[in-house]
Amino acid sequence: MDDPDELAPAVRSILSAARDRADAAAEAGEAVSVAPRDLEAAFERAEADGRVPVIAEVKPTSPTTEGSREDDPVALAEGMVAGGAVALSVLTEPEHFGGSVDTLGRVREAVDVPVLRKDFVVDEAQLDAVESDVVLLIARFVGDDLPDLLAAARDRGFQVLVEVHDREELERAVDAGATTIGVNNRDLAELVVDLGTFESVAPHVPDDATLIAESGIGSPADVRRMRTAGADALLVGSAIMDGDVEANTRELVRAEADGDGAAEGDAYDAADDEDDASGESGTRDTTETPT
Ligand SMILES: O=P(O)(O)OC[C@@H](O)[C@@H](O)c1c[nH]c2ccccc12
Repeated sequence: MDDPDELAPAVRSILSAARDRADAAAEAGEAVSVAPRDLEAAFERAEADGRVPVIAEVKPTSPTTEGSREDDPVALAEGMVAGGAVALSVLTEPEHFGGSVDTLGRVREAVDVPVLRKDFVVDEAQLDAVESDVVLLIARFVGDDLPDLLAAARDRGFQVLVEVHDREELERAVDAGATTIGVNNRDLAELVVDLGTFESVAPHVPDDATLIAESGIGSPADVRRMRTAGADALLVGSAIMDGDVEANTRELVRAEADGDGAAEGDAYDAADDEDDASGESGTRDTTETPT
């Protein structure tokens, strides 16, 4: 891992808490075995019916958020799905993000879209804390353990999202065999957001990888900007958690719909797209350039 002194103090504290939880988890034992809901297929279904693939994040609070949202996370999750979210991300980090593995379990039971576990996994034992469809591994924090953790996660059945925020981390992720790659626009050293991060890293991501733009996406214009830069999907937390989660999700999901604004009456109806999973794997298409 990089020199920890370069990280924001909040991030250092998050990592040390994660290591303590890893020690506790190691004592608990038992590897999980998951039958995951297919993330790729979910993206394809969204594309097929004209939705931007938005992964909406249940994030009660964070080191960069003021206050915290106390509503029932399951109700929030259901609102996100009703708004057209292709998948959900649920924070399970308890001390800095207000998350819990129990919340993730309840959310995953309540919805039928893929659910990403958002945490700071630095040790294999942490993978067994709860079942999810996708787990996050942050290249910067796992360092040389990335290939082993990726294999350990896949052995348990998880799909894996590997998060990077520069080219060096991207190279490590690709070398380790990552096929779903997230570029985080938030710099973990300073916690500032710059959508230019995604734009500078995306061109170097292999075409056959699935590419997700993470953090700092706040408007339909931001969505279009990230899609133009090559994002197959977007991960959005704060902008959705702030206010009416269903309406916020719908606005971003419809960012590429004709005429954008989207009339009230023809709002996206989540009940319409239960079927038609196509088996093909998606490729990044940077040729579509919505304005
Ligand atoms: O709230 P935002 O800016 O939309 O960001 C969501 C998500 O990308 C962010 O929460 C995140 C990205 N990588 C992480 C790693 C751990 C915890 C949180 C994150």
